[in-house]
Amino acid sequence: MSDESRPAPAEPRQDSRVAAVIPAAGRGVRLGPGAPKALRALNGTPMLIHAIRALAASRHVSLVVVVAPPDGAAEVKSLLDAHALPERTDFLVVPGGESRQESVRLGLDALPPAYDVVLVHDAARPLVPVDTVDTVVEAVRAGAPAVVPALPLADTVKEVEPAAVPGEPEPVLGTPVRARLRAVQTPQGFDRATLIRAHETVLDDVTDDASMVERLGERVVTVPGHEEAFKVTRPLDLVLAEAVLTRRRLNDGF
Ligand SMILES: Nc1ccn([C@@H]2O[C@H](COP(=O)(O)OP(=O)(O)OP(=O)(O)O)[C@@H](O)[C@H]2O)c(=O)n1
Ligand SMILES: C[C@](O)(CO)[C@H](O)COP(=O)(O)O
Repeated sequence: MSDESRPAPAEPRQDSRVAAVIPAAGRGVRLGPGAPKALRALNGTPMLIHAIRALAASRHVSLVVVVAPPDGAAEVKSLLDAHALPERTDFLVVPGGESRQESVRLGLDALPPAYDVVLVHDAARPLVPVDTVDTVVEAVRAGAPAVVPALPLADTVKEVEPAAVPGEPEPVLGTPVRARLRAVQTPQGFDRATLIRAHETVLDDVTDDASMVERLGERVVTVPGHEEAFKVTRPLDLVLAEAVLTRRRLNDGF
């Protein structure tokens, strides 16, 4: 490869300051009736507080921006005041929007200029281990513009023609090679300027932030995810999350 055609070396961001944006404005429709999902309790503590503690546990993260349900910013501020959180971390709370994408953008709008690496983490993934958070930060600091934690799939995946009526049989169009597929989690980590450009450029609906950066043609890489970083989506996930918390408490010996 000639010098001209060689890709530009990644810019390391070793001195960067890291902020986390936590979108927590979703209703949790798939979880069933009740309070907004992020405010529901797991073993007595709101899911959002678990998620905030998980991110603030990283020594890299010095600011957490919580994106609250649109009419719930005051309630979320009170929750933060009522729970023990690390003193070295700053917190901001802003109201969210109609979609996850809009909520993340509102969180980005609130970021002070000093932060040049941004993590976006679902409140609905309250149990992500700190090692996963640190791995993502380190990969962004090493120069990747976008980093996603990912796991291989256990199930085979089919592409289908979605049925007009739920429950009707769906024609199978193909079977992607499973070994090439990954289930992606959060926190997803970004060079701040790249993520902001992605949110300004990609206006149609997408399901994660990294895919917006892919649309820009920027490099997105995976790092190993963790099975405890699963997303609480349906009622059975609540059972699993509480079981994981109980196991952690027993392992910690209290
Ligand atoms: N308008 C929205 C929708 C979602 N989210 C957040 O995005 C994350 C991932 O979304 P998901 O798990 O789909 O949560 P909900 O949208 O609440 O779930 P559902 O689709 O079942 O209503 C959650 O932390 C959720 O609070 C958000 O901040 N703003
Ligand atoms: C961002 C995400 O958690 C990555 O897996 C996921 O895409 C969120 O999807 P949802 O539709 O908001 O549940």
